Amino acid sequence: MQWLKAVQRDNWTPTKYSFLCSEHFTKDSFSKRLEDQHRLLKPTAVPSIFHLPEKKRGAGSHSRTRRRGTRKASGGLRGRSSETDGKGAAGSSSSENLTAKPESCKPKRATPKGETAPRATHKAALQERAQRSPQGPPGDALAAAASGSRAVASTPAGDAGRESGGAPDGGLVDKSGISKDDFSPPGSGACRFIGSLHSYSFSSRHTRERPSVPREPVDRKRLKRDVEPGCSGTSLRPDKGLAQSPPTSSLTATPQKPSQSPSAPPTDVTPKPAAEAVQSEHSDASPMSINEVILSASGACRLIDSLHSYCSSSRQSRSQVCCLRGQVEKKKGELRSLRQRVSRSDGQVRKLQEKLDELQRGSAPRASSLPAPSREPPKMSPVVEPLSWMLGTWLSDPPGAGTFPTLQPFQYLEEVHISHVGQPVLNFSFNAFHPDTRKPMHRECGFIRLEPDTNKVAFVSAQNTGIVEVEEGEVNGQELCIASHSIARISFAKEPHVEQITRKFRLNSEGKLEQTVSMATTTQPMTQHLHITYKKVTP
Ligand code: HEM
Repeated sequence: MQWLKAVQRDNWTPTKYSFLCSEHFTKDSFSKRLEDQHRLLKPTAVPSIFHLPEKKRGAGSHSRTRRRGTRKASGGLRGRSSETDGKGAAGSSSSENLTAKPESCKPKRATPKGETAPRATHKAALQERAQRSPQGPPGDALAAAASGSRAVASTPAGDAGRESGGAPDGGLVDKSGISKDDFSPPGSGACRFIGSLHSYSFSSRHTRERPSVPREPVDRKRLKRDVEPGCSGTSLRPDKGLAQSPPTSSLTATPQKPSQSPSAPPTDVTPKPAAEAVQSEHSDASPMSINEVILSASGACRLIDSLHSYCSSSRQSRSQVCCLRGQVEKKKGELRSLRQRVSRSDGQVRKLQEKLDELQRGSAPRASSLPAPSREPPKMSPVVEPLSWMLGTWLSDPPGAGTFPTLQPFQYLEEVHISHVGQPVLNFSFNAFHPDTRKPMHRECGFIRLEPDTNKVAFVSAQNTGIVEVEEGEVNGQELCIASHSIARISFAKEPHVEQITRKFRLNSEGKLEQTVSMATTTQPMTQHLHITYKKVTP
């Protein structure tokens, strides 16, 4: 409704094929499509420019006031008034009033290129037709656009120069009225190339339209002949289409009621006279109506625009790749500096290790002060001879069994070392491990002494649980039975505390060492806690 108000045409109802020239809109009515900077009309835009600059309007153009005025005036007068200005056909008739508008705005879709001299004579014919059709029906915008293209076609040679002149915004406009800016989104060469496809698209359309041009004078002559005063519009062209068009609308481009399905827009919407004018010129060269031109133009434009989108998206992909490359380079740099730091740290660690080794060497007793290593094992003291059956390294076989009233039965592995260094004492260590995880469990180590010339044995042990204990007993043959003599523990030893311990070692008939441990705790009486059999692995 705002558009209708702005256009101020009497009795004009736009159809879905109606167009309004972009130059009726202020610059801020347009936005640029993000992907390819293609110019788009904002949905809220309302046309506001109708008094075009004097330069564009020119004497052969029109203002709205004039158009409205001329519409009210008789067709003949209008035709003559354009004659008097001597500048061209635009504005010389009601149809040209309509067509002059897009012309002055440099229509971008349907203006053929390169039409010069023939226009003047063709214009004359049109003027005559206009005079013969004084009752120009309300102009349709499409009619305006379509007949606009014809109006440009009928523009005198002098107008051609004006057409190829500067666009209102200073941009280059070719003869077809296409501003370079219209299809040249800023960007890559690819965009420029795709933009040139638009030009190609248009010029090829015009080329299709142009075969008629050389013939135009002939047609024009025929037109002129046909439009002798007194001839009706129907006599202008004997063909069916023209015969159906009202005589008064021969130049006013009355939109025809669709007679076919909307899928056949050329016949539906083509302003008959304009279309027929084209067709008459194309009778033997693939006739193409203005609407066909426009529709094929929009199809081609859409295709080319889709190329722009592709181009734009590939540009985006390229820029993303560039961005990612930059990030990769940055990360590589970070990695390099981290590697340098690691290697510096490695160097420092090495230096510290060397320093530590040096210090340890300095604090350790001199090798020369140790007794010379003997190739022979130390001679066993006869004092410990009664316990010699215990010497060796033993491994649990099978795993030991743990029990206690307060505990779930459990298994364990154990390694036992019992040795001497020539002293009248045996050294021992018991190291238990979890049978599955092999994690260290109970550990104890100590000494076993024999009272010389007796079978009395003292067993001294320190355990990882914080207990130290002395057990004493007797060795009889290959069996040693001992019981706790004293038990001490750390102040924070876990409860319940063990209060009594008894052990029995024996070498069984299979040559295996067996150990059985029983204990009494603060909560439980003397009960067996462990039983295990070891197999000797070293002598
Ligand atoms: C003579 C040596 C040992 C003494 C005096 C001793 C003493 C104890 C005591 C007092 C308890 C606590 C019982 C309770 O909570 O009521 C205990 C628990 C236990 N002992 Fe022994 N134990 C000895 C050797 C071993 C050995 C060689 C193993 C082998 C792995 C072992 C495995 C365990 C286990 C698994 C428990 C239960 C969990 C725990 O309380 O840590 N013990 N032992």
